[in-house]
Amino acid sequence: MTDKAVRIELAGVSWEAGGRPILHTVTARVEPGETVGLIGPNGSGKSTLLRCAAGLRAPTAGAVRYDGQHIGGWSARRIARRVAFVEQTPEAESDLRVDQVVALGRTPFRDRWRGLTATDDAIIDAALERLDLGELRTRPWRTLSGGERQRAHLARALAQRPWGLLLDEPTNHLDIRHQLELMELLAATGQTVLVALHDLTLAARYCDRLLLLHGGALVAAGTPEEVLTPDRLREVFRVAAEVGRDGLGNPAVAYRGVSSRDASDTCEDTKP
Ligand SMILES: Nc1ncnc2c1ncn2[C@@H]1O[C@H](COP(=O)(O)OP(=O)(O)OP(=O)(O)O)[C@@H](O)[C@H]1O
Repeated sequence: MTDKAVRIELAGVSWEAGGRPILHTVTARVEPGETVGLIGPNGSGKSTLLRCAAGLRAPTAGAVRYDGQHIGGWSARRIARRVAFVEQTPEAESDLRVDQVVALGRTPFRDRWRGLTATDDAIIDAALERLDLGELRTRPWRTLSGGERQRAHLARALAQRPWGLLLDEPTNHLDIRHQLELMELLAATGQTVLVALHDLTLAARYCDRLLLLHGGALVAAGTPEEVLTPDRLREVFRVAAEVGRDGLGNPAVAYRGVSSRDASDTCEDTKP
C-alpha cells in the first residue's frame, strides 16, 4: 500500500516533567515495515514515548531518528510528511464534517492558497473507504460516536500517506469487528507501525515485536512470545496469567486474576 517505510529509532530517550523523570533512557528501533506494539500499565510512559517519537516532545536526553536523521529541530510539516500520529484523545474538530477532518491529513502536502487536488480527493476517498466511513463522510464531526471518531482520525492519518504510523491505543473505542479490521489494516499497510495497546492478546496476535514499558523504562523487547511471560505479566501488570494459544492457534493471554503477591515474589501461583 505504500512505497516507503521509515526506520524509527529511539536512542537513549529520556523525558522529564517538573524535574520528575518520566522516561528513562529508552533505546529501541522499529524497522521499516514492522508492526511493533508498545505495552505497559497505566502511567508507564507509552503516550510520552509516542509523543517523543512523533516530535511533539523534545527528549531531555537522547535522540529520535527517522532513517538515521535526528528529527530535533524539524518543523511539524516536515515530520507530518514522514510520520502520522493518532493520539489517544484526539481533539474534537467540532464544526467540521467527517470528510473535512480526513482532508486535514493532506495539509502537510498542500499549498496554503490552493484547494484540494484530484489526487488529494482520491486519497481522502480511499482513506474513508479503508476505515468503513463512506456513509458517514458528510456527517458533522460532533454527531459521531467515540468509535466513529477514532476511525475518522485513523482515516486522517492514512490520508497523510505516511511512511510510519504512531498510534496511541487506537482500538480503545472500537467494537470487536473494527478492532480486528484495524489491526489487520495496520499489518497490511507495509508502513512502519508503533502502536500502544492495552489488549495484550491483540498485541500478541498482530505485532511482529513488542516493547514493554514499566515505570518509564524499557524492560523487555522481542517477539510476543519472548516478552509476554507469566513472570513479566505479574511483575509489570500485577496479574496472574497464562500465555499460550487459543483454539485457533493464535497467541493469547488468559488471566487468572489480579496477582496478590509482591512483584519480587516468584510466580508459583501462576502454575497449573
Ligand atoms: N506533562 C506532564 N507533567 C507531569 N507528569 C506527566 C506529564 N505527562 C505525563 N506525565 C506523567 O508521566 C507518566 C506517564 O504518562 P503516560 O501518559 O506517558 O503513560 P501511559 O503509559 O500512556 O499511560 P495510560 O496507559 O494510562 O495511557 C504518568 O505518571 C503521567 O502522570
